[in-house]
Amino acid sequence: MREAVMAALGTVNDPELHRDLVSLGMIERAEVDGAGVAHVKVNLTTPACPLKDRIEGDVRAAVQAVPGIHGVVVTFGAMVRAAAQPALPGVKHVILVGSGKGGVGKSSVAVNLAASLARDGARVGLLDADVYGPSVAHMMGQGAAKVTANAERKMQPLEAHGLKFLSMANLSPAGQALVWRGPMLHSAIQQFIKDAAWGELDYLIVDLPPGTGDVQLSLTQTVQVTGAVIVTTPQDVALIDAARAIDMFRKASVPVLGVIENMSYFVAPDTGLTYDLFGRGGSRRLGDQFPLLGEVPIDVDLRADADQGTPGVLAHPGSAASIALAHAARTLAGQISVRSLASLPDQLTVV
Ligand SMILES: Nc1ncnc2c1ncn2[C@@H]1O[C@H](COP(=O)(O)OP(=O)(O)OP(=O)(O)O)[C@@H](O)[C@H]1O
Repeated sequence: MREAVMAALGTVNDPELHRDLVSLGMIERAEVDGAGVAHVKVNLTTPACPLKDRIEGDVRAAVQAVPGIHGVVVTFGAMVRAAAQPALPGVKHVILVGSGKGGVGKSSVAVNLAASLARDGARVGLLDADVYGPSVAHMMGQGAAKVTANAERKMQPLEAHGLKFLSMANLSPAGQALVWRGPMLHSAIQQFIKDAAWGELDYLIVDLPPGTGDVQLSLTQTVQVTGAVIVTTPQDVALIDAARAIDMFRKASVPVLGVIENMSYFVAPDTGLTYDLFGRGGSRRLGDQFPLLGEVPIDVDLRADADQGTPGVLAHPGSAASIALAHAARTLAGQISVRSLASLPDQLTVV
């Protein structure tokens, strides 16, 4: 009977990876109990899988059709697959969040992507590499916290809202500007990445400074990066700079995993009318080779939550902005799974 269930599972494709769950090694367990109930455990390629419900439905339908099966119990686990060359020991994927222009909401997006992935069950780190304007610590509600070293003299990332993070703001006295030049910046970034006790992470999200400068270059030379996400607002001036950032990543051989359009539109809370203040959908003009991961509206709560130190996706999960950000995080995780699979052999051993 187990063989028949496995054969049925072999007909179910992961909708994103376009291969069957058995050859992908995603079936951790398939057993049939005395009452004819099949118990199937599917190990997703990311806890933030955007297609979990669909996979569950397909598994249920396929196994239910096996003669002698009277019920199906589907459970899920997740095992994020590392890139062909993992970024760091213990860190499976480094994802850069960049923008061409300042002030487009890059840090807000980075914080909320990280929090959303962590809420879905992934192990997430967030590195504030925006050394000139570090805002991550404040947005995480830890602006006054200080980073300490562990017994091995490695920087111990801070923890809040289910994720680990490090920010220059937690190293330098509050309110002091950092006047660092290229080589110092390079070594600071190296330390943040390599001399910090990140532990085991599925995703390390890096909030870059805006633009196309030393820090971006330094990072792409320091670690094997899985890809970058570009944050832009829809108006022309932002898009021109976003295109420049995309070109920089292309030259550094960093794949662009998608674009997030922030401040896409505004829905007036009193009338419900939608205003496209900056020209919604403009980021589609960046080209269709980059998936549009989401359109995030202007949302007063998202700003207020950031000021109060809680990611909006956690404080107001039902708002349109939070839903768009959570969807973007899952689509991004899906993109990463697809890329990791492309570097795996055709057949995987079934566990
Ligand atoms: N969708 C949004 N709705 C409302 N406010 C937003 C939204 N996105 C960002 N903000 C607010 O806009 C301001 C700038 O955002 P943020 O600091 O994330 O931008 P940034 O691109 O990282 O800036 P910088 O380039 O200076 O680092 C913040 O006050 C933030 O709370």
